[in-house]
Amino acid sequence: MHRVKTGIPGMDEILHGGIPERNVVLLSGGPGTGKSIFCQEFLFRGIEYDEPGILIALEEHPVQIRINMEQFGWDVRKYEKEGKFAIIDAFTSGIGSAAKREKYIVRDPSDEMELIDVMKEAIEEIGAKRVGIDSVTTLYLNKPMMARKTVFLLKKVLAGLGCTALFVSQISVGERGFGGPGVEHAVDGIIKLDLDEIDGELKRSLIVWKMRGTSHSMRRHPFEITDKGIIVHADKVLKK
Ligand SMILES: Nc1ncnc2c1ncn2[C@@H]1O[C@H](COP(=O)(O)OP(=O)(O)OP(=O)(O)O)[C@@H](O)[C@H]1O
Repeated sequence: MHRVKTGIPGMDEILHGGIPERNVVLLSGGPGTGKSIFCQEFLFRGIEYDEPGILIALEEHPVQIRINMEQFGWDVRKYEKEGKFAIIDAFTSGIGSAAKREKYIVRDPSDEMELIDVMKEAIEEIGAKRVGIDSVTTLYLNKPMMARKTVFLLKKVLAGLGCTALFVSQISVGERGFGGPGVEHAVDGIIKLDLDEIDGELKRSLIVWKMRGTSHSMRRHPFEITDKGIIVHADKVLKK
């Protein structure tokens, strides 16, 4: 079985080599836990492994995403020009002068077929192997009953195109679970990011809750966000 290396220091050790190819993984966590940065790093490291990637931006302006990524030394503009990375703008609805410069635009993200058509076009054009959706929660915010159907549909399309994907799932502080039963059972893997106040300090940790097709660490590992990206301490355990 082929594995897709996240390339995030420490993370592939926890995953016993990487994410099994074509898995759709829910990246779940509360506000500020590092989901967007994790997703962006997964895609950027992919480019370095010659595995082009696509980020579907539903929560933030693509211009802001490029600026945020640059903070960590991930200059994606160059790779966008070379056709190794693409951002699908599902945020602006094409409104504003900056949005007019975006190559891939989804005007109505609640229209699943429009989203899938643009996604397919971008994947085929750049030969994408990795896809990040930030966030998948936005797609069914106003229609929670549709969550499972939406996730299954996306999973079917992405697996069919040979992609391995991270679906960012937003949950509230203290909320149990990872984004709802429909979604949790539909995905192939779940990585949960946490932020806990311990002795007056916020500590980051993550745990791989499920990953079809592989064994993995069952421990809660501390991680840091540095100016070069995420570092997961595979040799340490955080006890809560
Ligand atoms: N350059 C940096 N160095 C260290 N930490 C950073 C840096 N930039 C951002 N952070 C940390 O990352 C956090 C934001 O991470 P991210 O945007 O990935 O969170 P998120 O889980 O996607 O949150 P939300 O769901 O609220 O959008 C910030 O709150 C900050 O603590």
